[in-house]
Parts: sequence; structure tokens; C-alpha cells
Amino acid sequence: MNRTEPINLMLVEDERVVAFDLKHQLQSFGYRVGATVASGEMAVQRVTELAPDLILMDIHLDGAMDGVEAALEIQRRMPVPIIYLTAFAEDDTLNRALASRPFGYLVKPWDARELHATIQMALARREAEIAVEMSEQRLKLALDAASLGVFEWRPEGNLLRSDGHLGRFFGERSATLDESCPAFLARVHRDDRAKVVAALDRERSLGKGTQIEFRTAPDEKALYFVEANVKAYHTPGEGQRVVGVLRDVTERRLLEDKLHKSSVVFRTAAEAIVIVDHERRVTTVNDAFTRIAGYTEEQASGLDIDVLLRTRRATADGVYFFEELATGQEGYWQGEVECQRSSGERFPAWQSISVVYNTHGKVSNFVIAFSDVSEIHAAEQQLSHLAHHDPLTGLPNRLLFEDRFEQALELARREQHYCLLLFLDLDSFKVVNDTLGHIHGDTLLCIVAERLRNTLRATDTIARLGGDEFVILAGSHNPGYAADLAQKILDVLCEPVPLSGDSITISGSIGIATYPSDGVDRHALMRAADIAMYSAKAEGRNRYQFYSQDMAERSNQRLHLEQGLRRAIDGGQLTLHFQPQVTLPDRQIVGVEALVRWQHPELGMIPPARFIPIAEESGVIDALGRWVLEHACLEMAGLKDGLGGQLHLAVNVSAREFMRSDFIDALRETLARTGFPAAALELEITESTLQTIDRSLEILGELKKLGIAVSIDDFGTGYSSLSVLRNLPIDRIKIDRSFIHDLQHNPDGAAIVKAMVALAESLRMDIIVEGIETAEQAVILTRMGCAGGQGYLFSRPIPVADLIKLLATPDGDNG
Ligand SMILES: Nc1nc2c(ncn2[C@@H]2O[C@H](COP(=O)(O)O[C@H]3[C@@H](O)[C@H](n4cnc5c(=O)[nH]c(N)nc54)O[C@@H]3COP(=O)(O)O)[C@@H](O)[C@H]2O)c(=O)[nH]1
Repeated sequence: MNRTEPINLMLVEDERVVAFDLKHQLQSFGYRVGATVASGEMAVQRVTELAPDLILMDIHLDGAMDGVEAALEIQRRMPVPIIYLTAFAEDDTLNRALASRPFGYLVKPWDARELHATIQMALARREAEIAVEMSEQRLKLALDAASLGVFEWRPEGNLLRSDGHLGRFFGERSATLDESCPAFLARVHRDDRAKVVAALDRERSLGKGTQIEFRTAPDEKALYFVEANVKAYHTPGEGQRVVGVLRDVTERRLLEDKLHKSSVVFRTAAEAIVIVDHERRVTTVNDAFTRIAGYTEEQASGLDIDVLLRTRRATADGVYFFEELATGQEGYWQGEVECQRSSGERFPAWQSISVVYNTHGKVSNFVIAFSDVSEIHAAEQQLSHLAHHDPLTGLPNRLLFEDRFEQALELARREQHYCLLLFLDLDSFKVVNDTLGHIHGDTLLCIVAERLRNTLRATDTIARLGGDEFVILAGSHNPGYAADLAQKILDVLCEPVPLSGDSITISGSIGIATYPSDGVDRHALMRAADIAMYSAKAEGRNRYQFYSQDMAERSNQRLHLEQGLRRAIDGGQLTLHFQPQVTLPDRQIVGVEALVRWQHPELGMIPPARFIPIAEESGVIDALGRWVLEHACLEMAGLKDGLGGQLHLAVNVSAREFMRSDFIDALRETLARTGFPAAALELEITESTLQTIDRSLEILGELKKLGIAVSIDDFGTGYSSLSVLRNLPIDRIKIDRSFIHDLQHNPDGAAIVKAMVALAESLRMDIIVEGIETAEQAVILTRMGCAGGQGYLFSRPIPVADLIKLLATPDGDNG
């Protein structure tokens, strides 16, 4: 013991004389007796204050507390070695004294040297104990500082002891575990128990030192990771021990896990991610970056990212942009930029940039993530195209057209030029659609769209508004350009269209409105062009018309007529006139053509040339046609021609009626109802009705079976080719009156009529000429070989009563 101060003793002795004598003895050995007390209570009371190095304690003391009890209480308060001094050495006292782990037990009388030696040994033992305690404490503190726990497993007895920094992972407040190995294993996560057992057994047999990681789950929510480094030792006399340290590695594992996930995200992200330093130089890129931008990490490393990708930002140039970002509040930016791949191809990218600050608050890196949004742009464009274009023809639709129209008007206003609007509606498109079906109708619309595209300038706009309606928009300093354009369109439309294995001919009607004369806004101009288009239809179709003020009035009238027409059929406003048809050489009446008349209650007699086109456009023609056939048959049934046979009756049939699916059935029923003989009936159809050969052939075949004759009306004005006629069961062709009115003065017209007569002969068809007004014409036509004729020369269309009178006139007073 190496100390300068004397050893401080406390003496607990109730016999004064003994205490006095003992004190002197002790002092003679150089000890200091800091206090001499006579009772256990007094000793307990003063021990903390005196802090003696050793206590000499008599066992039998005055008072309630004896020496053993006092010693136990003192040791609870502070670690101080106690030597018992007693006159008794019986077992009972001895055993009680042993429980207090005394440092010595002297039975009176003792000699002075024995006392001194016992005190010295006790002090030496205490010093050794203190050294061990200090060492243990140091170890504990070191374990605590290193967050380590200590682990010891003794296979013999299968006991496990663990202490130190066990922290939270065993869910115990106590820093020490002392339990059986199974109890310890119960603390380990069930999935890791086998692994722990195997590692301990392996270490036990090999003894080379083992590292193992396992999880503990002290409660349902918590999961901790523990790393154990254990080694087996064999201490002679103590058997085998497996000793080691335990470390809570939860934070590290979670961080590693997080890093691992981040790295997986980084590597596998679909987005390109590139990390640059504070000067925008590339440090790390992921695979997606290489895939999108075309540069490997090696190629990109150290290069300025904006220079590498030739980035174009809408906001500011690269350096300034990054400086702003670094010094700004948010430290984050996202938006669209344009970049360039290694191949040189430019692409739009959606970019997000985050600023990374170091622990000193300085910018250390920027993390740039971006994706190629070319496909999104393409999809957007596609959607926009779909929203603005007609899916069938690919032409702009109404929405886009209206937008372009506004722009065109704006430009026309600024540049002070004309804006020309052409409204095109196909003639008889409904017939094609109804008879050939919608698929062929669609094909026809596509062909028309293509022809329009090829005809117009790139600066003109063509749009399909729906159905068979097209609009064309053109800017020009010359309003006459509209007429050229319209004529060009009409010309290309007339070219034969291959459809359904046939070749059909179509035409169109065009209305033209001009800015600023016909209107200054879109709505007024559209209305004007629409009205002009209807006017072109009313004028006979296959033509164009410029809008004029009076057309608006006519358009209103047209609407008025259309509505009135529906009422006229049931309202008894329709009547029939009959125009005789004669044999040319002898002018015998052999038949009549039924021609409808409309006696309008307010407008008076309305000629069919005005209301038939309206009836056809509006669909009223179906009801009107049925009415005409029924009444014509009724009125003509039983009327005799000059030879006493049933007078022939010719009835006009529109293309739309002719192609109706129930046309033949309705015809058959009408004949049955009226009793008119089928053999005396002739249907006049126009060349345009024959456009759709297959369906026409079918109907013509049915008519043939019924014995009804068919003639081609207005022959020569349409586009029937010889080959078409040759294949159809047509009985008669009716030469249009336009070839007749100037016959005597027009050699070309005469030649055409001659050719048509020859054609009819070669096709073994009868011929009739309409519009004969003069005797001279009749003579010429007779000479040409025309067998039949019709015209004012013989008779105007007349009511049935007048016809009956005329028929009754001997030899017919017909010119
Ligand atoms: N689908 C139906 N169309 C019909 C029906 N009724 C008549 N129409 C068609 O209307 C157009 C005009 O007919 P309309 O005004 O009756 O004129 C006819 C004759 O009056 C006229 N004509 C006859 N002879 C002469 C003449 O010598 N000179 C002259 N300038 N005109 C004359 O021709 C019309 C008959 O023509 P067409 O039918 O081509 O034989 C007309 O297209 C009718 O077809 C009906 O019920 N249904």
C-alpha cells in the first residue's frame, strides 16, 4: 500500500476498557482511530461521515442492533472492510457473521501482532478488490462507450450471461442477462435462431473465432440487428466458455439497406440520373443516362453536363441557371429542356435538379434526373391531331377549320386582301351511300379529299365538316381566283371514281362567299357560302355559284318550300299533268309522261324544277314519288291509245327512290292496287341513277321480270359510257331537249343527235326525243330516224281531263 496518510480505523466496542486498550494498541501500530463508538446504530450513523478504511466490530453490542446487523447495514451504504472482534466462536454467531463477508474474525483474547496482521491482510485484500472493481468498471465504461455488450456461454450447464451495453435490442432495462441458452435464443428473431445455434456450435468445436449477425425483435414493432464476435476458450477447471462482444448494428444495417435500395433505384431507374459537382462536372451517371443520352460514365466524367448534352433552357443559360439554383431558396428546379444525344439527335427532356449541400452548407453536388419525353410529345401531337382532324379523310375538322378561318380573316384584314370561302357538297352522295353501303361511301369521301388536296395550294385550307360537306379557304388579292378554283374542283370531281369494281361519276355543287363583301365574320361567311351552295344545287348541280344578296331570300324560300312540301302531299296540293308522247312520222299519241304540279296555297303554281331538287335533298322525294306513281296509274288506267291498247305511261323516278330497298315491292303493290298493267308502264331514270351498276342491275332485272320498261331520261347530259349502257336492260333512251332547241342551226348538235340515234339502234333500244317545239325540228328528227317525240309542238303537259279530250279528238289534234 502506498499512502502517506495513516490508515483510518473505526472501532465499534461497547466495553469502554476494552475499547480504550484496543485504541492504544492500534495507535501504537501507527493506525489512526478516527472514531470509537459503542453501538451498532452509532456505527451505521457515522460511517459515511468518517469514511474509515476499515472497521473493527464487536459482535455483541449494547442496543437493538448487534455487530453483524450493523456490518450488513454499513455494507449496504459503502464498501468498507469489516473485521469482527468477539469473545464467542459458536457456529450460530460464526454463520451469521460469514453472511456479511467479513475481512477477518478475531476471537478474544488475541495478541497485538495477530490483530495487526489481520488488519494488514484485510487492507491488502480490500486493495486487491478495489483494483478488480476499478478494472471491471473501466471495462464496463469502455463497453458502454463502444456500445458493446459482453457475451459468455458456458455449454456445460447451457448457461448464458450477457452484460454491458445491451441497449435496446434485448428489450431489457437491465444491463445484464443471466439465463439459460434457450431463454436467450427466445430473444433472437425466430428466423435467425438456427443460424445463431449453428454458429455457437461451430465455434465451440473449431474455436477459431466467429462473427455472426442476427436480429432481435423485442416487441412487435421493433427489429434490431446485432453483430456478435465470439470465440471459444477452454479454462482449466472451468470447462469451455464461448465469449464475445455484441454490437448494435441496427443503424448501420438500416443505412446500408437504404443505400442498397438507393443504389438499386439509381441503377435501375427508368429516368436518367446524373450527379455533377458544384461546377456541373459529371461524377456519376446511371444506366438510364447512358441509354437515353448515349454517353457512358467514362465518356461523361468530368464534363460540364450542359455542354455535354447541349442543353437548351427556356429560362437562362447554364452557368447562370445553376448559380441561381445554388443560391436560391428552394434548391430544386424542374421543367422541360431540350438536349442532344451522342448521336446528335435532339430530344425534349423533363428535368429535375436538386442541390446537395455539404455539412458546411456549401453546394457540393447537383443531382439531375431527366426523362426523354419525345413519346409524350408525339402522343400529345397525335391527340391534338385527332382532336383537330377528320379521322376518315385526315383533313382538318370543323374545330381546326374554325381556328384557321379566324386566322385567315385576321390576315385578310391586316393585309387587306380577300378571303375566299368555298362550300362544296357532293351531288347524290346519299344515293352512293345508301346503295353501295357506308364503306364505299367512305372510300368515295377519301378519294374526293385526295383530289381536293392535289388541286389546292399548300396555303389553302380544306376541311371536312361532316357527311359530304367540304369547305375550302383561300386568301387572294383576286376574288376571281375563287371561280378558277371552283371550276378546277368541279373538273377533278367529274373524273370517274373506281368503286366497288365499277367506275362511277360524281359531281359537286359549290357555293362561294367572299370576305369582306359577303360578310366580315366567320358565321356570316359560312351562311353565305352555304346559301350559295344550295343555289348551285337548285340551278342544276355540278356547278358553282357566288353568293348574292337575293340568294338569302331564295334560301329562305327554299326552306319554306321544303316545309310546305311535306304538307302538300297529304294536303291535296299536288296534281298531275300528262304530256303526250307521239310516233314521229304520224304523230299518233302512244303514251304520256306524268309530270307533277304543286298548287301552293299562297305562292300559286310552283314548277317541279324548283321543288323536285328540294324534295330530293330533303328526302321528301320518297313520299312524293309514291304519290305520283299511285295517282298516275289510277288516272291513266283504262285510257286507250290510238290503236285501242292501254295508253303507255312514263313516270319520272329519282335515283334515291330507285335505289330504295323496298322500291320493287312498293311498285308491285301499286300496280296491283291500281290495276294498271305493268307492260304499259315506263320508268324514266337519269344516267346518274346508273352509277352503281351492281345494285342498278339487280333492280333493272326485277323490273324486266315485271315487264316494266325503263328509259334513260335527259340522255346526253350525263356521263354514261357505251359500255355501261350495253350491259344494262334499258328499253329506251330519251334525248335531252338541250340538243334539240337549236337543231336546225347547229350542225354539231345535229351530229350528236345522229350519233345518239345510231347508238340506240346498235344497242337495240328505242329512241324518243323531248323538247320538240317546231315542225322543222320534227322533220329533221324524223329524217334522222327518231321514232318517238315529245314536246310543245304536239302538246304541253295537260291535266287528265284535257288529255281525255285530246285523245278523243279524231287523229289527235297534236300539232
Ligand atoms: N322525279 C320526278 N321528277 C319530275 C316529276 N315531275 C316532273 N319532274 C321533273 O321536273 C323537271 C321539270 O319538269 P317540268 O317543269 O314538268 O317540265 C317538263 C316539260 O314541261 C318540259 N317540256 C316538255 N316539252 C317541252 C318543250 O317542247 N320545250 C320545253 N322548253 N320544255 C318542254 O320538259 C320537262 C320534262 O322533262 P323530262 O322529265 O326530262 O322529260 C323535269 O326534269 C322532270 O323530269 C315527278 O313526278 N317525279
